[in-house]
Amino acid sequence: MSMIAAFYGGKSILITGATGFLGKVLMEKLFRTSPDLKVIYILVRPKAGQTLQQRVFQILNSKLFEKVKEVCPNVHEKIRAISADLNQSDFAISKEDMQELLSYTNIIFHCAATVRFDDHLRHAVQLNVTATQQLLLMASQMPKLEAFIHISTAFSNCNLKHIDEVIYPCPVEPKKIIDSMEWLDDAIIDEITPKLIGDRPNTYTYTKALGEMVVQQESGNINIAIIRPSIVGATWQEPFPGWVDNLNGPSGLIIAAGKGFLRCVRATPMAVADLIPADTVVNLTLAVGWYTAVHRPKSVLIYHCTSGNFNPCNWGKMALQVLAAFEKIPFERAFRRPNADFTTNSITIQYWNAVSHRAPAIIYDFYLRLTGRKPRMTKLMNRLLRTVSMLEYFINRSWEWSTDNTEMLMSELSPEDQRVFNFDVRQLNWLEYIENYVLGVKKYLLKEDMAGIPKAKQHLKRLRNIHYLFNTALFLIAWRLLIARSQVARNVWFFIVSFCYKLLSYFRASSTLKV
Ligand SMILES: CCCCCCCCCCCCCCCC(=O)SCCNC(=O)CCNC(=O)[C@H](O)C(C)(C)COP(=O)(O)OP(=O)(O)OC[C@H]1O[C@@H](n2cnc3c(N)ncnc32)[C@H](O)[C@@H]1OP(=O)(O)O
Ligand SMILES: NC(=O)C1=CN([C@@H]2O[C@H](COP(=O)(O)OP(=O)(O)OC[C@H]3O[C@@H](n4cnc5c(N)ncnc54)[C@H](OP(=O)(O)O)[C@@H]3O)[C@@H](O)[C@H]2O)C=CC1
Repeated sequence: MSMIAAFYGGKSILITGATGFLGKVLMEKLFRTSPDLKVIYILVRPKAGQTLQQRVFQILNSKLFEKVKEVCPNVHEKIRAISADLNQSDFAISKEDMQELLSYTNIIFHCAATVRFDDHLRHAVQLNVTATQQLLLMASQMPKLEAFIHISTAFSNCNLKHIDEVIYPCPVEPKKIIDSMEWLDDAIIDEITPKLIGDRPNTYTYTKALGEMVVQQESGNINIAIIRPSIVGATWQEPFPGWVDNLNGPSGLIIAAGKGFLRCVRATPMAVADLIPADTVVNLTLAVGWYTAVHRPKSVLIYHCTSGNFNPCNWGKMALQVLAAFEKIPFERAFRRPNADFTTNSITIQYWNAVSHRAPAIIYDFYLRLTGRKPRMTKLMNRLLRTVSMLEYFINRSWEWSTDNTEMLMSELSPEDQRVFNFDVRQLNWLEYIENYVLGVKKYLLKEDMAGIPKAKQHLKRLRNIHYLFNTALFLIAWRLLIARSQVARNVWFFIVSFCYKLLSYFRASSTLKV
């Protein structure tokens, strides 16, 4: 019997960010392994014209929750959606709901965050710092609380090369930042943002670091732990391989490459691609929840959830594996044939951006205009290149994360828990994982039918022929122009032609002799 699964039985669990990528996988695993848990409270805001109930209904009826319905048929009764907006004071939670949360919550998993790299500092602080502070305040009023698990990121200290399982202080105190966001206007915030974030690449990593400081400072008597995942990717094994439902991290770029829009990236092939499957993060999170509540460590323990030091894979190798997967599982209606050239040279990347990205987009838009349709490819390409430029920081560096706490926890688990809540990425086969990732992107993000694979392969063959034809024509035109202008080129050309002619005559003569 799994001790961790048993621990969550009968518990009231509060999850923030349950509608997000990681939150959904967390909720699924909890219901599947501990169907006798009492209730999961989720803080949800109405969004995109959907009510709370509609959002929950959609999640529970998704493919991700198919297995849950088998083991926990009354899952609808065990999930309690509470209307909340983490941008508002007291999260805009009603008095009754707040009372219920304060009275019954046993465990908190704080996953909600803004993960946008370009978010305005005010908004990023509100969600990643102030909301964390408010949640801790709520937690301190919960008599039955056993553990508070905060999800941060392994990149909160990406300005360092070697990162230990400790909280590194930021130069300006989070409280001062929170206060200043209340009275500074947007223009001034824009001006001071680069100074505040310093050598971090964006407001996301900076505010996640501030969030960690808040956790440490406001922990009081609460049993707290922090999980720092690296780049969270599709699921590895559970509830099934390859599940993914948003474009963050590599998923968007896999689509862009598979559809032939993105063919070259400024990336360091030897840099470590520190991807970590979503189900691995969730397994570690649940194990940490159990450990923190049962063993009550004296200080806030930090757990790095990374793959680099256990089972490293670099971006060069990963790109090859992604390309190999596209051969087997091509995406439909590709714009060009998939390709993934990595270069660190600025001039080369500018050349490829012009030749391989912008020029085809302009030509395609010209074609759309000619056929009376609205041009859209140049706009899409500009957005894609902007996105890529924001991710570049993470694909051109390697980090070392120490993992003592994570390894200690692994050794504390029973063999059964190590199996049910497996977070040992040494067992991960990257080739298999990437293939399932590409399959998952095709199925769950692009919603493409597997029956369309032969047609997609045919389309790629056609694109390959067009590519060869186009290149041959281009070569002949260039050569013709060169011959017209250069005596040397002419001489080379005549030499090649006469050589070929002589070779042909020789073979003809020798075959006549044999007869
Ligand atoms: C061969 C392949 C090798 C693979 C090689 C992979 C390397 C990949 C390394 C990642 C490294 C991360 C390491 C940090 C790990 C964390 O700790 S953070 C968690 C992850 N967070 C993120 O990834 C957030 C990144 N995204 C953003 O910040 C914002 O989307 C951006 C990039 C600033 C774009 O903002 P925006 O221009 O306002 O656009 P937004 O409204 O978000 O989306 C615009 C369009 O782009 C699309 N889009 C959004 N994100 C993406 C994306 N990542 N890709 C493509 N399209 C996207 C949207 O669907 C949308 O399309 P339409 O709906 O308009 O058709
Ligand atoms: N994805 C990754 O690569 C990594 C993620 N992490 C961390 O993991 C955690 C989860 O990330 P992930 O699941 O990928 O992110 P998502 O963007 O998928 O999910 C974010 C969640 O936060 C919720 N949220 C955002 N703003 C509010 C608000 N004002 N009020 C209420 N809820 C809100 C969202 O709700 P809604 O659905 O309404 O928008 C959503 O449920 C984050 O803390 C992130 O920093 C760490 C490392 C890498």
